Amino acid sequence: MTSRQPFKSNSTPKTSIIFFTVTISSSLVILFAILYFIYYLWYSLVKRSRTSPYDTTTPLNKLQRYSYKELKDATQNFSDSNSIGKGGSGTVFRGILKNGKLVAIKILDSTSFQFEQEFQNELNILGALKSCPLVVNLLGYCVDRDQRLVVYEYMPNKSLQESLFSESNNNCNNMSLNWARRFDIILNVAKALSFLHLECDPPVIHGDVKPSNVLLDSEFRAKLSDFGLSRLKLEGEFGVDLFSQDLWKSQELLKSEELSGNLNAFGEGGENETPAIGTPVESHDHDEVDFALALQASSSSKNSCRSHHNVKNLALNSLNWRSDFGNEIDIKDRIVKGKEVSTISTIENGKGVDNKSVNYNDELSSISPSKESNLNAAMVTDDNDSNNVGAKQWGKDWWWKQDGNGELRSRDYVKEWIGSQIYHSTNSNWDEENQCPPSRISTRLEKFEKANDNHLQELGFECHEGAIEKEESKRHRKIQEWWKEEHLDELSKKKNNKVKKFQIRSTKLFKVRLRFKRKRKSSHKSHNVNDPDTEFSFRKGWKKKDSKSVGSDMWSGDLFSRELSSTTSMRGTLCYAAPEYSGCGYLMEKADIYSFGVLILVIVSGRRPLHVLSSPMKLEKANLISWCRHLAHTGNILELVDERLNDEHDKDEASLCINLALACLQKMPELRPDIGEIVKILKREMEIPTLPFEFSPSPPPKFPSRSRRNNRTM
Ligand SMILES: Nc1ncnc2c1ncn2[C@@H]1O[C@H](COP(=O)(O)OP(=O)(O)OP(=O)(O)O)[C@@H](O)[C@H]1O
Repeated sequence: MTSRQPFKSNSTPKTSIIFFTVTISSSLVILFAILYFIYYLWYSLVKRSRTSPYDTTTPLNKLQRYSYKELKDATQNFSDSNSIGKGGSGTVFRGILKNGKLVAIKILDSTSFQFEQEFQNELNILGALKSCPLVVNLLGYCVDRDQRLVVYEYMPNKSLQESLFSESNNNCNNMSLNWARRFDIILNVAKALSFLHLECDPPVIHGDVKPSNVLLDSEFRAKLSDFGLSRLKLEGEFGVDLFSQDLWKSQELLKSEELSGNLNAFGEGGENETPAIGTPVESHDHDEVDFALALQASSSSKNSCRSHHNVKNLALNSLNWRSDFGNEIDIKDRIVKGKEVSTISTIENGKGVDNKSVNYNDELSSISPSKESNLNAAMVTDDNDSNNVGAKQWGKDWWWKQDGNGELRSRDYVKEWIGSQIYHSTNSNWDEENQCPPSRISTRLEKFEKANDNHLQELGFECHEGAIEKEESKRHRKIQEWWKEEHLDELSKKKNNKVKKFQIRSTKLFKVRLRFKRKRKSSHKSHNVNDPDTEFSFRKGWKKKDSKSVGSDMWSGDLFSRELSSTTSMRGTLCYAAPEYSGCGYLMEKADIYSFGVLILVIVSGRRPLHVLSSPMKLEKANLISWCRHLAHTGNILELVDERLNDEHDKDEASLCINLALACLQKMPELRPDIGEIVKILKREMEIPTLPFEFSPSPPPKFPSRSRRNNRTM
């Protein structure tokens, strides 16, 4: 007993000391953990908000930040007389800066829910490129509360869209774009894309190649503009968009990995401290990845032997325009993956498509429904969401959100729109119809639904049968629901005055159509600049278009083709977007190549990709791509050349361009030539690849002809 007593008395204080120590230290650990967690949350939030390109941490040190007042003064308070164009993302004004420099100032439309992203994208990507004579020069930007402005070099001849489709240029005698200029534009756009795909590291994919994004200088030399939908292709990132990652995470990662010491606060003269600009890095000849197999989207840049230049941290490093355009970029020949596949036996919807059938089969019809099945409904975002787009929407489904309802496909958009437009053009009571209130839109769509497929068949849009047909009609219903939600329900959630505004706008649209029809009848040339026009964009709903812009020119052709040609939708523009890139597809270099193919046809023909005129005789020519394929099949591609050129074109060059366009427009991305090859083909340094059987003017007979067989038997 006595021997146990001291033991007990000694062990109790020890235990309690241990107990105390453990309790205190564990509570300290917990406390620190909580503090750390709070700090981490705070830090990451602050970090996030700091990562906008216009913030001081951003290394866009070559760009100037302008004050709103400065730009306001430069444009005489953004006066109508200085307005030079309006696109889907904003209005562009001509301005003269204090130093006398003529500039183009774009005010991004802050009502668009992705305007912040487009702004940041433009700055991060275009701002990172250094003085390429074929890419429009970004001079600076302005951030003023919710206003975002971008300042570019001024291009006196505006856009190719203007030159091709403006009324003044529709006159044969006043054709600013003769053949030589057109060919140069094609070559220059090819070189610009070559710079982006092959000279930049990581490669830049433009994502929205179309005439309104090709600007023309005083001598009609082309420069590529509008990088709002562009993206960088990070190393090892085949098929995964930059935007599928968190852009800012990528930025931070790169920052911490290799550039931490080099980032300088914006405006602190960090230019000298940034890593060597345009430092060539090793080529990646041996790093080949079979993108063709992986994604059916070949990676021209991966496989090419190119001289890389670092574009570190997305925007940090700049790219030197290394190549003298006289001597051109040194791009070694390379084997295009999948080239050995000589015919397009594309599998569409699980069914092989007959190679021989050269029908009016538009690329838009080849969109795989499975690709879109995962889309989330997110089109209808309320204002609060849209205000918070900043960091949130850099997430992986940001692009998808643009696409709207998961059930929507580009083809659906087009079908609905074509149906409605054709209905208008064939309806004798058209004018009366136009005056119906917006609430009747969906009813009218239902009426058009039946007519759609017939019209689409004529236009070259495939109409699937059986189950697909049913699915289609379901989609149509969903489209209508979306339409209602997008334009009525969403708005009804908002304040009453917004609803009123919407109604006014809708009424205006119908008035516009009415005016438009009258305008066409009377061939009225002048228009009131101050009279705002309204048109419908699938992406943005109702949008106001400046009548002075030909990108949005109400009077330069028929409303329908203008809408489709100028509607930026999904990750690109309808009719210019590659089929594999249908809303949630992967944006690879070959998507740009496809758009470039459409662009070539538009330049050569002087037509929009979808151009429906009132005359039914011309319906077969409505779909430019299908018409071109048809002409290729019948061996008469030169019929496509713009009549306004009065036969004053180089026939060899024209047929080279058209054949090249057909090669670029192949459905399978890996069959399309890469941009290096395209430049060589245009410069006649390389033969154009053999076109698939279906484009061949005189397809070889599959079986010996009867006469031959007879000869043999004789
Ligand atoms: N740097 C510039 N110099 C002269 N005109 C310009 C310049 N940038 C744009 N424009 C004019 O403004 C118009 C609208 O350009 P913007 O890039 O906003 O729209 P878009 O490309 O037609 O449409 P979206 O943004 O939907 O692709 C162009 O068609 C062009 O006429």
